[in-house]
Amino acid sequence: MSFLGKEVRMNRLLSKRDGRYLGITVDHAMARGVMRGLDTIEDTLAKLVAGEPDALTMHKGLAEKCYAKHAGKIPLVVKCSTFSPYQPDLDTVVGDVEEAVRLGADAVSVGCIVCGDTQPAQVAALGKMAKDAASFGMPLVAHIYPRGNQIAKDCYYKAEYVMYAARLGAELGVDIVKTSYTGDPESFAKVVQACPAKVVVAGGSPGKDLEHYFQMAYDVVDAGAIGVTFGRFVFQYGDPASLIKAISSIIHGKNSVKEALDLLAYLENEKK
Ligand SMILES: O=C(CO)COP(=O)(O)O
Ligand SMILES: N[C@@H](CC=O)C(=O)O
Repeated sequence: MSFLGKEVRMNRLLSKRDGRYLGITVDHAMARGVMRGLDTIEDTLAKLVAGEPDALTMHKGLAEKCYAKHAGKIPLVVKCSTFSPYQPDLDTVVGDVEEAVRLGADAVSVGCIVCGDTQPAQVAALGKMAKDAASFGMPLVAHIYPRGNQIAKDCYYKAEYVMYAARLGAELGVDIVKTSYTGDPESFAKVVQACPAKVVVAGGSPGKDLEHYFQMAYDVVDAGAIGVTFGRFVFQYGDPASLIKAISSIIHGKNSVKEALDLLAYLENEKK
């Protein structure tokens, strides 16, 4: 079997040629509700595209209805599963690789909540998606978090559980594992070391100051991850395009947190 297709798509996702990645997701509506920023999706997508992230993740219907005008500008990751506000520990498969191919996707992504009673079904679905993705030469991203009902909430960010979640993805053939940040680069370096797949982190709840997210971006790259996949705090920010450029300066430009904050202030000022 030729693996050229996967290499071509991976090169589009990692197009800056430094092996690093800044993804933005707008896959939250079915999982968490139609929150601010997603209720004005056309406008939000235009602003996100203007920031030139390495990829945008969304479900198939959104891609079909709202992404055509941006087609080919920013790589598309088609999210093929979702959890729901009513059952947040179960990601259900709602799309497949063939549909993603038809949409021109550069990767598919699947969620998988581990450490609970719903793990076996989700692991089986992820294993099947890995097989399908491989047969189409499609990179597979998995959003894997230890948030199941068999562990206490204070375990969700502990290195031991995050390591388990990340490793599970790698064992199943995932190319890019997206998981939770453990909170410090030393423990996260152990997660990365134990995971023979590329690793990125999610932003998590919005509402923290920008320095928190910038420091996270800086620290995870320092810990050996390839970057971040941020959602809510970016698309709910007043000027998402400038914010993406500032985060990109950390991921791709090796800027410090202070330099990135200064860049953001400069870019926002320019628009006044
Ligand atoms: O990738 C994500 C959701 O798919 C990350 O989103 P948040 O930054 O909102 O946690
Ligand atoms: N992928 C998201 C789903 C929606 O919120 C997440 O990981 O939380």
